[in-house]
Amino acid sequence: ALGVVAFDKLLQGNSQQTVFSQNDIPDPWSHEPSCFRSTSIATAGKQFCIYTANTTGPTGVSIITTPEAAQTIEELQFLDDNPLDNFLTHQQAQELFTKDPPYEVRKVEGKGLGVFATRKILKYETVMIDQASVVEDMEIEKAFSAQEARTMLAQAVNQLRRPQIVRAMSSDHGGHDSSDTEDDDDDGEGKLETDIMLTNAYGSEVTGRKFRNLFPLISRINHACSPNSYVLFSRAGISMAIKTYRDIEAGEELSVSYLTLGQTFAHRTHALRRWGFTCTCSLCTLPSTAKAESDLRRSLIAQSDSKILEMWNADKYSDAIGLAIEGIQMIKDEGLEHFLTDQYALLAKLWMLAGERKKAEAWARKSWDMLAGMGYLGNEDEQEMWDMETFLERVGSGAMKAVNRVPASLRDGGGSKEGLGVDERLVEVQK
Ligand SMILES: C[S@@+](CC[C@H](N)C(=O)[O-])C[C@H]1O[C@@H](n2cnc3c(N)ncnc32)[C@H](O)[C@@H]1O
Repeated sequence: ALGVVAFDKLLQGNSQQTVFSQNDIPDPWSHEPSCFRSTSIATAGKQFCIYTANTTGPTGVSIITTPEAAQTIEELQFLDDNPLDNFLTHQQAQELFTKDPPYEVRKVEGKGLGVFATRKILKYETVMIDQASVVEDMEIEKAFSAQEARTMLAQAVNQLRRPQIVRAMSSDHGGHDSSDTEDDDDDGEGKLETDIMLTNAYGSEVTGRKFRNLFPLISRINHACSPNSYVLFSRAGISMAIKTYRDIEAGEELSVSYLTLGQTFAHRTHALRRWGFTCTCSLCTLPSTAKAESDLRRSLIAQSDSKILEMWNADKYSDAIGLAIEGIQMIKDEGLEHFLTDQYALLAKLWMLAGERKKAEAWARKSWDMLAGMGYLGNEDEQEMWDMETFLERVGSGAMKAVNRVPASLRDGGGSKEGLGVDERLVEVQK
C-alpha cells in the first residue's frame, strides 16, 4: 500500500531526524524542510521534501524535490537567479521597470483572463519577467499516490509568502490528464492547487531532473497554435521571460503555444484536450484545404532531418543540402521561425563537413544572430565571443548532431567542389 510518511513526525527521536529551531533553518530556506518518504514500489524509501524560500519573486517559491536536488539548487545558487540579469541588460531592465509595463491583464471573451499589449511591442522585446511560485519534481507522480501528492502541493502553496496569488490562478483545465483519478470530483485537500498546476505549469529540466513550474504572472497568457510570443527559461528554470516573435500592436493579445511547435492539427487538438478548450487561433480555424496544406508541410518539416541525414550518408550531398534549403522556405511558410536557428546550423554543419568553410561560417552566423536576437545566448552584456566550431558543437539536435560523415573525396585533404557534385544554385547563402 502507498502512504505518505511524514518523515519528521515518524522519526521522532530517531538519530536520522534533523531538528530545526526557528533560528537555524538552513539558509536559503525560510521554513524547516518537510520531508516525506515514498513507499511506492518504484521509488521505495526515496525522500522528497518541500523547500520554501520566501525571499524570491512575487510570492516566494516552494520547491518539492529530493534533498540531493535541493542541495544542487543551493550550491549553484539557483535561487539567486535574478531574472533581470538573465534576460535583460542593465539598460533594458531600467526601461522595463521604470516605465509602466507594456501589457495589461483583462477579461477576454471565452478565455477567462488574458494579457494584452498596451503599446506597440517590438520583435524579440522582453515583455514580462516572472519568478516561479511552485516548482514540483515530476518524479512525485511516481513516488506518491495522487492524494499524497496533493497534500504535499497544498502544503507547498500554504508555506508561500503570498499563497493567495497562487490560489487565484485559473484552475480551468479540462481534466484529461493521466494523474487524474476517479475521485476527481472531490474537493479534498490539494485539489484546487493540483488543478492550478495542471492548468498553468510549464515544464523545465534542471540538472537532469524534470520539473513542473508555476509562474503567477506569465500564466495569464493564453494559448495560440501560431503564437506571437515565446517563453525563455533562466538556467535554473526558476525565472522566466516572455519575448515576442514579431512586432505586436497596442491592443493585441499576447499568446504563447502550450504545445511543442510544429504539430499537425489532429495532434494539436488531441493535446489541447488537457486544457479543455477548442483552439480558435488563426492556424486552427483555417479552411480545410489550407489546413491540409499546413499539415502536409508540418509532416515534411518533421521528416526532413532524417531524410537529410539519410541522403548525406548515401553520398548525396547536393540533394541533402538542397533539401535543407527547401526546408527553410517550408518553415517560413508555416510561421515556424523558431525552427530556423537549427536549420541554419544544420546547413553550416553540412558545408563545414564539405570543406566549404566560408559558407559554413555564413550559415552558422545566421543561426547565431537569430539565437542572440531571441535571447538564447544570454543578455547582450555577457555574450560569448563568436567561434564557429564551439557554436556548432553546442547548438542543434537531431540531424545536426548525427551528421558527421566527411565526404570520401575530402577525406584525404582534398577539397574539390566537383568531387561533391554540389549544385551551384545552392552555393549562395540565402538572404
Ligand atoms: C494558463 S491559463 C491562461 C490564463 C487564463 N485564461 C486565466 O484566466 O488565468 C490556461 C487556461 O486558460 C484558458 N485558455 C487558454 N488559452 C485559451 C484559448 N486559446 N481559448 C480559450 N481558452 C483558453 C483555458 O481555460 C486554459 O485552461
